[in-house]
Amino acid sequence: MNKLFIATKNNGKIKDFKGLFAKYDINIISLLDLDDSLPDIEETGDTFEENAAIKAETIVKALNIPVLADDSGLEVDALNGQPGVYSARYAGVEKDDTANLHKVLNELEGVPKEERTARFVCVLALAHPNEPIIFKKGTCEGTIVENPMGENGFGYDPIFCPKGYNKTMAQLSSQEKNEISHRRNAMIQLENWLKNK
Ligand SMILES: O=c1[nH]c(=O)c2ncn([C@@H]3O[C@H](COP(=O)(O)OP(=O)(O)OP(=O)(O)O)[C@@H](O)[C@H]3O)c2[nH]1
Ligand SMILES: [Mg+2]
Repeated sequence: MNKLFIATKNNGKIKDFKGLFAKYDINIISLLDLDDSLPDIEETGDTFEENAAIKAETIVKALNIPVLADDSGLEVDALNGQPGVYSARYAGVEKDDTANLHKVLNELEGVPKEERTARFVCVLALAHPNEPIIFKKGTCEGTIVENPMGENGFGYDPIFCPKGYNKTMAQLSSQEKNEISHRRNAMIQLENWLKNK
């Protein structure tokens, strides 16, 4: 079975990727499978592309193997695109999903339904030693609901209602999320690029 290294410490992303790669019989390994010898990667970029590149390049340099990195987040139109690249640490450095989503809900208090539009964005960076990085982007449009609903997924999934659905991303099964998500849409771009290479 082939292996693919994904430069992430986020269990929710790893679960999504395991589902997305299942049809290829590819075994996903991640930063969570390594010991603690690699220092935490500082995401100092202003864009998803910059942060995805930082994560991918750091691990390619450390391990000298091909690496996929994912930088992603939620853009809320009524908040001028925030939390955006700061999605993981919107309510503070300790990466608290519940605090983050409540911060978004508080900031949207009183904002009517039709103005609560938002999208998830995912930028994938595929890096090989001594080769230019490939970037592919996927989005998923939707709206922010008023109260968290659902137990699946991670991050802002309980407050994000995908366009055309009457439930939140966290009320969808993992398979259903993987049919419509920003991560899956970025994966399709990457698959098409790899096929035509
Ligand atoms: O509800 C959600 N469903 C998703 O599918 C999703 N994808 C991203 N996000 C949010 O955006 C941050 C990424 O930030 P991020 O790319 O820096 O990742 P991270 O710091 O969590 O892990 P790592 O990959 O950097 O190790 C995450 O923490 C989440 O808050 C999501 N929220
Ligand atoms: Mg991160």
